Amino acid sequence: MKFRSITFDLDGTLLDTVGDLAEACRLMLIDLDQAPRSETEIRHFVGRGMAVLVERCLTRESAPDAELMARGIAAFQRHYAAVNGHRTEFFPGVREGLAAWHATGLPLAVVTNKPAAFTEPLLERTGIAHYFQAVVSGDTTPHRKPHPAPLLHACAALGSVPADNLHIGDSKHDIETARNAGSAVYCVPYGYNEGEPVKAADCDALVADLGVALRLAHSA
Ligand SMILES: O=C(O)COP(=O)(O)O
Ligand SMILES: [Mg+2]
Repeated sequence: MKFRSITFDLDGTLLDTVGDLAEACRLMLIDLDQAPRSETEIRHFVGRGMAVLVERCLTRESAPDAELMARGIAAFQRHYAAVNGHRTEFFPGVREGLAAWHATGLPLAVVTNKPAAFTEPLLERTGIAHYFQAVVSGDTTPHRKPHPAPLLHACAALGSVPADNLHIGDSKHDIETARNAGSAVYCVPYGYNEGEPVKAADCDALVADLGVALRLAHSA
């Protein structure tokens, strides 16, 4: 295996979090007296962090003003903190896949656009926190994915460098992040990607699940 470290996206790659995100958005929109959004809309809105999710929920003919955005973020944070993990599910193959990756002895990290206040409890609640030597969230570095900073930060924390790192994600944001940082990138097809299928041509490999990713990485 040529890789010395592995970084994983969280939402849409390891965990299906849309049920909880949709519930927090539903309660936020009720608080703000705004029209509801469907779970499908929420699935398409996820990927660029909490503020963009809230902004997309609140955008109708025009973007929300600063005051509505501030109220939206405060309400979302309150509700998501209460429901985070309740309806979250593992995607198929993730539990076995993480165990198999862990067994390789390579250092593993999570690199997510989810704010740290929600990432850390979610990893604990789902029982996978112990797999990761580093967790880089949407507010750990000054810039979120697709900026390379979170991936560079993770590689440094793992004692690796981007050229020796494999990033595994579900979206174009992960592909861009990896390209910007200089890492290889595999994508899973089952995540969110703003409602578009991830294109095999855009990443180094489209892999059905984390186990397939490991088998492919062994021969890379
Ligand atoms: O919070 C988001 O928008 C998505 O998070 P992710 O980077 O783990 O997919
Ligand atoms: Mg994702």
